[in-house]
Amino acid sequence: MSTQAITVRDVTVRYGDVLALDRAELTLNHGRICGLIGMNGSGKSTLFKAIMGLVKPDGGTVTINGGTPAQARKSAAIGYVPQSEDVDWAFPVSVHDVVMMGRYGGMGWTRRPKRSDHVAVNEALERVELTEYAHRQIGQLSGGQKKRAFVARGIAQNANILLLDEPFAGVDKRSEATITRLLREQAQEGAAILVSTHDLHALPALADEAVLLMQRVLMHGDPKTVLRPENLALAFGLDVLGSGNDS
Ligand SMILES: Nc1ncnc2c1ncn2[C@@H]1O[C@H](COP(=O)(O)OP(=O)(O)OP(=O)(O)O)[C@@H](O)[C@H]1O
Repeated sequence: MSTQAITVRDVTVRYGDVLALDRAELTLNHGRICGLIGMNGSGKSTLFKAIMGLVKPDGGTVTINGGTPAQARKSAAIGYVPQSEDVDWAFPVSVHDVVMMGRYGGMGWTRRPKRSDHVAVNEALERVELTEYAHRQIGQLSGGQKKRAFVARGIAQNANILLLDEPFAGVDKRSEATITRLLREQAQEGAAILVSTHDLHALPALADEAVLLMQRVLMHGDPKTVLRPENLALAFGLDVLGSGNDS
């Protein structure tokens, strides 16, 4: 496996007249957690979708584990925890079913889970502390539990790249701590993890590096450097780490 997990080169994405990404550049290696920060509308979700191959760039290239995003999706190398708004929580599936979806890539067309699939799902549920909720409909979980269910899907999938779109939004401290610990463990096992967050205070404990996005990548480096007020001012235009004003 190459150490370079994600390479985004000169990627531009437009939705009609809206320029969502403007010649964005990003590289992320295996074993690293990168925090993605930027204002609402700065292009964070679009960057995830471009990396997943769910939106086609108008320019530039995305390379995942040395191949295309479609190849990475097909080989289940890449796991995606979407923003809560992008999920239909009324869908009649259990927490166990959602995590099992992470195993579908390896099942062939029959999609009949084997014993090893059930073992992997149960292990993943245990790691996110959701064993007792396994048979609940996915919509009947709290915000933090839903996020943990999707993290479990990525773990069950054995994805070596994880993309998480605001996993801490609407999440209590316990779920936040559980998710942070799990992500650190996954990175230690060699996963490359890109995580968008508005929780700037928690970033240094979570991430090895940080990216400041405003359509373009304004800065990419050590979280403490990226979080310096003068750098945040570039992306947010105000003192976002100032007292009581952190979003
Ligand atoms: N499907 C779409 N059609 C048209 N415009 C879109 C679409 N999706 C996103 N946009 C626009 O593209 C820009 C970037 O959106 P994106 O969702 O990537 O931002 P974001 O940084 O993830 O925002 P947030 O922090 O609010 O989730 C915004 O101006 C948004 O309104």
